[in-house]
Amino acid sequence: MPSILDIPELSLSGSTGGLVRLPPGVDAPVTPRVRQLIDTAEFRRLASISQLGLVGLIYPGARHTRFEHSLGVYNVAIEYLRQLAGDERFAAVVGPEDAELLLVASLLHDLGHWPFCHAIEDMGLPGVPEHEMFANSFLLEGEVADTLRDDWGVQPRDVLAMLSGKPSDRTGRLLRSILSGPIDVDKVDYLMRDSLHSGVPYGQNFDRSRLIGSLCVNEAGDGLAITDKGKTAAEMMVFARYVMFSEVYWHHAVRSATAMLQRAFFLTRANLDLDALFRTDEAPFVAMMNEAAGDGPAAELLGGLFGPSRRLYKRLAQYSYFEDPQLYGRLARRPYAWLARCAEEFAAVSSKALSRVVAPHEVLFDAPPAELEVEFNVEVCFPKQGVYRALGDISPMVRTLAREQFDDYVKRVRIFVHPSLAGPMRELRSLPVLLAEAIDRVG
Ligand SMILES: Nc1nc2c(ncn2[C@H]2C[C@H](O)[C@@H](COP(=O)(O)OP(=O)(O)OP(=O)(O)O)O2)c(=O)[nH]1
Repeated sequence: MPSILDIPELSLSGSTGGLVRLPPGVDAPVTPRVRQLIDTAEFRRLASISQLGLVGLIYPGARHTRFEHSLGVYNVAIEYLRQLAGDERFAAVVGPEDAELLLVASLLHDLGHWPFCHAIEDMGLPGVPEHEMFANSFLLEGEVADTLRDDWGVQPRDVLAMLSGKPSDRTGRLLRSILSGPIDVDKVDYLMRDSLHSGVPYGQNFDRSRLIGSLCVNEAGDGLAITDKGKTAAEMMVFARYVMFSEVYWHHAVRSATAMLQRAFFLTRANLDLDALFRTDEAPFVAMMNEAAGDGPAAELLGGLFGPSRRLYKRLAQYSYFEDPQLYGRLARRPYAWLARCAEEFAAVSSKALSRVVAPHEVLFDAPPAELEVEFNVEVCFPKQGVYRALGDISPMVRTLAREQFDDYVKRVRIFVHPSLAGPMRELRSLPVLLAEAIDRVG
């Protein structure tokens, strides 16, 4: 019977040729058909899109690209498959063709990403597609589609379905859980890689080989699970993600830069050709936004991010769920347009209080988006007892993070102001009153 271990990308690992070296010193196998895919214009585009976007303004080493990450995810997928090939229940339903589809999907999972994608997607504006859907245009036509059909014998639609669909069959759900779930191949790579390049230890502090060595199939046979020997590694991975959000992705200065970009996008969106913008890479993306901004207010915001001098807005106040649940509740998960109106009203009431002009774009409100990051639903198998338990049921740490909504703790509500306003506005005794007045005005 053909085994998934015989597919070229799995059998080739360990040989000396056809390898690409990835930080931190890992070799990923590059077979001729993998090379065909990664040399296409669609895939090369990812080499000019940074993985963490504006994070590079705060952590200077964080300049790695979606290209590097995609190869990293593909390599993790190989490690997962090699482990799972030894699991009888996995091998019974996942054949070599399914495994090849998974490899291709892991390599291409970020094809629809555009520069600063998370910041723009989080705004939830009408007309902005999800990047998984935007991948359609790159996957269904052009060089990638041809290579998939000709060199892999894979239908582009099947890759798309695996990346963005909700599979109805068991094998589809099992493969999908490897790509998207609490211990998916994407998270295993990005936590380590983002942490490595940012220069912080948090995302690297889980035992990746122990986790991979414990992978198995869940009780229903339609999802990834771990055996009890991987429990600690899985707990630490969940915790690593929490800390990476707190220290990197939602670091206050990263959020200042993100809020600046979001407002600039909001102000210029009517003048932007979104389809062209999202198809391009970072340098032309910024150029297109600059052009759309002209000499309007967005130009100042963009200048502080991408101009010769770095000029980030300053934090005036911040409110987490535990510090001020009431105010947090009023501002978190609200539509972006509503938040922008609040900021404009706050600029107006502050103008009066300070007796000086505070321009609407000089105040930014940043708040957690509607979509939650929670991903804890993984089963742990106890082979000796023959039982499966949810990780949250056997780990107080994971249970707490799930119950308390880690989004509420790592994603704060923040108010940023133009640097020239930070001093005078911090002196304002009536800040909470002004803030309440601004929110009440918007209703
Ligand atoms: N999920 C998420 N990732 C962020 C955020 N800010 C920066 N990132 C970085 C961390 C990773 O390098 C990368 C994860 O995004 P992807 O689009 O690759 O995956 P996805 O949205 O499925 O992330 P997830 O698995 O849900 O964490 O983006 C954010 O606000 N949310």
